[in-house]
Amino acid sequence: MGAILKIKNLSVDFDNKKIIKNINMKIEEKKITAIIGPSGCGKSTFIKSLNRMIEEEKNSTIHGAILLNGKNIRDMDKEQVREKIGMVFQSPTPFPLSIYENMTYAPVYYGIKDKKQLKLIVEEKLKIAGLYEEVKHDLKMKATKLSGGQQQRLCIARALTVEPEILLLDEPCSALDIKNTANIEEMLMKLSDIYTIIIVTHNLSQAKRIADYTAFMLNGEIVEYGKTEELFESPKDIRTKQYIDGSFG
Ligand SMILES: Nc1ncnc2c1ncn2[C@@H]1O[C@H](COP(=O)(O)OP(=O)(O)OP(=O)(O)O)[C@@H](O)[C@H]1O
Repeated sequence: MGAILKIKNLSVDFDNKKIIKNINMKIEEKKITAIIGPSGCGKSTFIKSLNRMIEEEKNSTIHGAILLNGKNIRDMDKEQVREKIGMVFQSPTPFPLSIYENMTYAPVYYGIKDKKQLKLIVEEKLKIAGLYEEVKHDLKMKATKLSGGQQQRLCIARALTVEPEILLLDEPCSALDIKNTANIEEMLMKLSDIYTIIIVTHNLSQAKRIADYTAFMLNGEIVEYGKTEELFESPKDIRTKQYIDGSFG
């Protein structure tokens, strides 16, 4: 295995204010990479750059290149990029439709019509997300009636319906309790057999528990990036040490 994503000299400005500053980074395939750092350091902006979502912010300017399997994502259709690099947000964002319709929305959009095939996708992805047994008799129920933890698992399952290669997660557990957080963490560790996962988290213990690699971001820069254990056990930069010791952030 090797790097699935190469980030080269990535900078993002909002209204000429530099928020992301010349990031260079390689993301390993089928591993979990955590992005940690204090509030406002640019974590969300950074991961939203990875599937071109940041371009929706009209005041943004982006420099540098992001290569997905060697191909610059700016040379791909935005839709194609988002098919390959899915995203899950902090608060669950189910569509106000049934569970089944949430799960078939993207496949139908991308042209799958066969009912049997759609049913298979729904079943398979809900199973991967550990939600199938809980909802299999209620697929016609409005997804917004699910609990918060179930909604977040549904959103992850939904993101998988288009067979992405990479899943971006922006603080996916911050609205969840300990049990639901544990469920999601367990699922993410299983998913990393199949998908590359990049997760922004405030929760340092979460990064330690699930991430193979961790990057510490500060003021729009990656201060330190490496194997999770090494970064937490023997940080090389004093700022990383101070952050993980809880001195700031
Ligand atoms: N569209 C925008 N226009 C101007 N400034 C923005 C915009 N989006 C984000 N910012 C600013 O960019 C900085 C980084 O924000 P970002 O949300 O990326 O940080 P973060 O590390 O994810 O923070 P948190 O952990 O609090 O979610 C902040 O100062 C924020 O106010």
